[in-house]
Amino acid sequence: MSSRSAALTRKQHPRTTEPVADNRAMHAALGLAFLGGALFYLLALISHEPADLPAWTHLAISDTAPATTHNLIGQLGAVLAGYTFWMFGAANYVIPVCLTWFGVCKFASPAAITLRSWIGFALMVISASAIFYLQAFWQWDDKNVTPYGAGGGLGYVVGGMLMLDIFGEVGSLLLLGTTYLVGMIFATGMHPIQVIIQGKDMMVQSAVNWWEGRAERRRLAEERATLPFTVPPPDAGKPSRKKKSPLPEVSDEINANTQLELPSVQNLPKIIDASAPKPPKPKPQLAEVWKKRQEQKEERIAFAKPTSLTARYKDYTVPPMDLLHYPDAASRMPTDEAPLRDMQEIIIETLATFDIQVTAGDITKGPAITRYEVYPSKGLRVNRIANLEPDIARATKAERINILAPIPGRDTVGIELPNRDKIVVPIRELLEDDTFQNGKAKLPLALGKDVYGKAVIADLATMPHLLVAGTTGSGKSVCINSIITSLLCRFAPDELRFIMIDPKVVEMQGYKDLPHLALPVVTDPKQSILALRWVVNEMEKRYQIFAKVGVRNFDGFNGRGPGKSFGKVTSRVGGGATMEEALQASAPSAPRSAPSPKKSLRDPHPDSIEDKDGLDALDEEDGYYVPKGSLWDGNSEPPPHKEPELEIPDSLPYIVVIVDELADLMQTAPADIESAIARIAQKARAAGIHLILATQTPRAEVVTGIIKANVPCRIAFQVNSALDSRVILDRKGADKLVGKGDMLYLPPGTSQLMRAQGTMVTDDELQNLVDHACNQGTPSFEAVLADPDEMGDEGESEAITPEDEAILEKVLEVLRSEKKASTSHIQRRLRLGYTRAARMMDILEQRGIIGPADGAKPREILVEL
Ligand SMILES: Nc1ncnc2c1ncn2[C@@H]1O[C@H](COP(=O)(O)OP(=O)(O)OP(=O)(O)O)[C@@H](O)[C@H]1O
Repeated sequence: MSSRSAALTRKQHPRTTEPVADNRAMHAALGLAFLGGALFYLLALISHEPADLPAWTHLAISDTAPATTHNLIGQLGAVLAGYTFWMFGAANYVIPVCLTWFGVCKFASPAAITLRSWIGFALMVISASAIFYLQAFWQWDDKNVTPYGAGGGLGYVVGGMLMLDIFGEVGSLLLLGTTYLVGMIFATGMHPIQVIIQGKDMMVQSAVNWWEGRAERRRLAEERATLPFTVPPPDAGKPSRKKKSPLPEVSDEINANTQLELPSVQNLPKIIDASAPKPPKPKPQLAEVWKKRQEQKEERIAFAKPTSLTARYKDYTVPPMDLLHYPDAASRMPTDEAPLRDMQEIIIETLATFDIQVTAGDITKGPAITRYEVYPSKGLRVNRIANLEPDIARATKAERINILAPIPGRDTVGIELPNRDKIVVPIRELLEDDTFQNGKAKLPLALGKDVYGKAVIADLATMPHLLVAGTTGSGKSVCINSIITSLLCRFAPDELRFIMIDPKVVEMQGYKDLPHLALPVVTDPKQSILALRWVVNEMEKRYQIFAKVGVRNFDGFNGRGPGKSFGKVTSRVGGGATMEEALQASAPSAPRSAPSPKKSLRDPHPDSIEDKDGLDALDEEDGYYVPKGSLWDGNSEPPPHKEPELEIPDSLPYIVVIVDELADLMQTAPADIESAIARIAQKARAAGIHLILATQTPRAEVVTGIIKANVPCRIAFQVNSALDSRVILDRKGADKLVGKGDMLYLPPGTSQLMRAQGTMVTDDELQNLVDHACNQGTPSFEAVLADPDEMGDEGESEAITPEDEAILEKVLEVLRSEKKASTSHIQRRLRLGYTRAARMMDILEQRGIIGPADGAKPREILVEL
């Protein structure tokens, strides 16, 4: 440690460092004192001869002082051994064994020796004396050592006078044997079998280490012998190696490496500094990746219609990496290891004061938190450590701590404490990461760095929808910006389009000129319903296109090769204009030229394909499709039917819908928003449409059961309570986060949470990226956003009250647990009247969660609950 950093450490930890160092020294001193005392005692016992006892002791066998003392510890040893043998008999040997145990415990780890340990020690000595007195196998006849037999005076009193008459010989031995084992557990804190197994393991391990070390030494000697120069053995005498050998450094290196490979060295706890940023890449590689992708696109561009987006953006380039900043590496102080070790010591000591013995494991310093690992002693229940969270927080003076008991996939318990100085994770570092550039992810998102410094790069295509939640100021907007940045650095406007819904108005205004936008940034909650309906419509239309072309999904469609299945295909379903048609036809944010009246003159047929959400839909009657709003009365000859044309585009772009503040939408028309989100979430993945929902209000009425069931991937930032954390993640944990980008990520297809520090992208960087994109094109909006006033009260037509929502949650719970959706069943289980139960079923049907009624059969459950 440099003197500067040492000084800094002392300054930063004025209270903790010195007492901890003192304590460590105290423990080591006490441990040594115990070990020394044990040896002292043992030597006195094994060299004891009654003749050594001085004449003034009442045990002396002669009135004259002995000429020489044979005891290795002199007269003191003779007196000590004489009186203790007189008192404890052969059980006297238990004492140095116990002292050795205490010494090793204190010396190797700062474990506490509690009153219970001392009581255990006493029980062992007392019961051993009595056992020695009572057993018939070995008699100690040397009356000069002890006149009371093998158990000494104590054994005679406990075994002979107190127990023999009452319990008999067998009963007493049984009782004393049990007492001895209980004492052993008290003294060591371990199961007796564990003491034996651990002792055996230690011996076996030492033997293995010795054997492996020997083999290694032999191998080295052989290697040395085969080297083209002679390296003298270390004991070869005075002449220095350097003088004799032409290449001495080589052999030094071999020795150093060999030492590192020894198993004992490998097992030492390590300090890993994962917070350090990776050095910047010498050249902007993302541009190279982009060039390769452009080459692959060339064929498609050649076949593209001149009016298409592909042709329009054929020369588009992604932003170069130097538009993003790297932090100044020189300003970063090197990590000082001493405070980290001291903190780990404080944790171990705190646990020891609660009689929880652990040993030190690795320390990993991440960008925002440091994880201290400890190995629990065998037989220790790890949730005892987790229960001590407030005590560890007090001892470490940490604002928020998190305990992983155990760390998933490891045999250690992790205690995570926030770092004093947070290291920002610049987004550029992740964008230059190999996983981002060359990984398999189709829609890679640079989310952050985990505690081990590994890049957390997710694939939105596999998620396929994401919920981001956290309290205000926790880092959601920065996260959403990082997601947008990741996609902007990868996709041209013809490959990916955004729909941004920003009821907070200020968050996404910076993107309003982005050529990737499919719709203007939506700020009016009522308009956001229209935007979501447009997405539903687009999704349905894509399915029609897939059916016509004969592919199953988005990847199949875009991967079918250029020049195939182009041209117009007539369709019986009108899904509104394709985006490319709209591109030519519509002015930015132009209202729909002829908004559909709410009802056609004819009542819809009950089995009609009318879209209940009021999408562009057609009524079916006798095989004819009649546009909604047509003046045909249904009695005369139907007007000549003009089948709408379904344009088959060259390729389809991904659509990423970002909702920044779901709560505002849910306040406007919860039923509509919920059902639109559920419909998109259920089917949109195969259509290349993905949802990202953000909220700072993680309450059950915002993040409803239906939304949660359909959005499996979650990112939680800091929240205020464990309850909020449960709403987002179905478990606590987010309440322990430290804010400013500290997050828990639930990746797709797993239940394992990953803690990470989110990537940082500054406003300047965003501005640079947007400017770069805007210089290459202007947005072309779809004509879908009508005047909100024209929507009337459609959204509230169902008039679902919060009370209904609460009942719906319960109904969903029943469906989830019993997998049976029938009105009578719900009536029985929730004690509802028929009308109400039937209404709940209707609402669920409307939201696409259950299928239509089919006689007396239970309804089909359409979503994975
Ligand atoms: N990944 C990060 N790394 C470093 N600092 C961050 C990070 N994320 C957020 N911060 C800090 O936290 C502040 C608040 O972040 P942000 O604006 O994203 O919060 P928010 O959750 O969106 O809040 P609100 O809901 O009020 O908009 C930022 O200004 C920034 O200083």
